[in-house]
Parts: sequence; structure tokens; C-alpha cells
Amino acid sequence: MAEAQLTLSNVDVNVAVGETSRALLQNINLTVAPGDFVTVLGANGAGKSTLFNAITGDKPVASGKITLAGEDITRARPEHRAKLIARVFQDPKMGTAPRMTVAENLLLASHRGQRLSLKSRGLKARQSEFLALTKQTTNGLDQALDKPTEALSGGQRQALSLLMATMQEPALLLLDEHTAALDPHTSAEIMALTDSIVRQEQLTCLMITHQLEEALKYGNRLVVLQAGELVADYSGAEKAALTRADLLQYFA
Ligand SMILES: Nc1ncnc2c1ncn2[C@@H]1O[C@H](COP(=O)(O)OP(=O)(O)OP(=O)(O)O)[C@@H](O)[C@H]1O
Repeated sequence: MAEAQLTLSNVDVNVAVGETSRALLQNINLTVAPGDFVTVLGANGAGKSTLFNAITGDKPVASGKITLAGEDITRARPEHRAKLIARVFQDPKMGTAPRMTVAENLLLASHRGQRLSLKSRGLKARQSEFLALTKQTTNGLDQALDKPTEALSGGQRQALSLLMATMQEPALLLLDEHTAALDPHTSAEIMALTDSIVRQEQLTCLMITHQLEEALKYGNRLVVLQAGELVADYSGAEKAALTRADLLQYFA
């Protein structure tokens, strides 16, 4: 078996409540192989975002160990982890700089972690590359390269956020309900784009969703969180055989 891309070993996350502390995640053990596309399900408050925050370093772990691409990142600073991890949020406004154009945002994303001056020369040189990149979105983003992102639709912005998150092939892609704010048609469009990019680039990806159909349809693995514990982990044929009714039991 290939070396794991992401591991969480006995991870606990707590939060202080007055004088005491409350467990948000308890004894999480998860090993994700390179190229795994894992859908993450769980009721409101189950700990899904906390899991992502523990991986990105936005929430410190009380105990346990997290490794990514062979590196122990348990105590690494969030800024360091951001070089390895890309995250797309539910809010289409979060992933892009609103006053900058689509092309400028893409240029910035392509230099993630490096110093950069936005010279128009750099932009011009990469226009055809950005055109080809945005053409895969099928929602007109390729016609909007020179528009500020605040003028885009939510679907176009989310498509742009996804392209920006993946253009440098992150060691880990975290999708945090990234289609939840979109209408059903646009949501399906963004999911198809997501699936195509993740497969094409063979990215390792965790995706939080409340849409059971999405969780069943996409990815090769599905995990369920309940009250801060990882209570189910399906993969391969076992995942393929799952039904909506099987998943509903976790929301009783
Ligand atoms: N800073 C904090 N202080 C106190 N409680 C917190 C804090 N952060 C999260 N929680 C609690 O931790 C639990 C897990 O929250 P989390 O946001 O991870 O759940 P979730 O599964 O992502 O939920 P949702 O589906 O609603 O987004 C919730 O009960 C939440 O209220």
C-alpha cells in the first residue's frame, strides 16, 4: 500500500467552557491514501468543520498527531500548513479578492507562498493559460477574465475559488460545504467540475457535505462524524453499495 497522504492518530480537540473543557473531537483515527476523495457527513455540530480546523491548524489539538505528505504538522503554524493545504468554503466571497479581476486572482493563486508584483506583463503572458483553465468551468468564467470578481455570479466565484485552490496541486484539498450556497443547477455544475479536477490531478480531497446524494455519488470513500467521533468509514465497493437509507440512520 502507498504511503498515507494524511493521517490523524488519536486526535482530540477540546474547547474551554468556563472553568472546564468540552471535547469537540474525540480520539479521531483516519488514514487517507494519496488520491483518496473522501466525503464527510454528520449532523450539525458533529465536528466536521472542527476536523478541518484541526488539520489546517486553526484549532489546536489537545492530543494526538497529524501528518501530511510525510510531515508531522501537529504543531505546525497555520501559515506553513497553508502552503500544503487548500480550502474552499461555503461562502463564494471567501476565496477571492473582490476588487481584483479573475485573471489577477488566478495569477496570485499561481504564486501562492511566493512574493509577487502584479505586473500586467505577467498577466498578458499567462492569458491563454488562464483562458484554457477557465474554459473547463462551462459557466462563462472564461469570458470574464478581465472582470473584478465582485461582478461574478456565486457559481462563477465558486468555480474560480476551486480553480485557485487546485492550480498548484495542494497536498490536501478541503472542501467545506463548497456548493451549499448555490442553486441546485449551479451546485451540480460545481460538483462536476470538482470531480473532474480531483480525478484529473489525482488530488487527495476531503469534502464536507449535507447532501446525501453528493456524498453517495462522489468520492471513493465516505466517513461519518457523530458528536465528535468518527463512527463510520466506507470505501470502495462498500461505499458504492450504500443507499440514502443507510446514511439516514446517522441523522436519527
Ligand atoms: N470556539 C468554540 N467554542 C465553543 N464551542 C465550539 C467552538 N467551536 C465549535 N464549537 C462547537 O463544537 C461543535 C462542533 O462544531 P462544528 O462547527 O465542527 O460542527 P459541524 O459538524 O461542522 O456543524 P455544521 O454542520 O453545523 O457546520 C458544535 O457543538 C459547536 O457549537
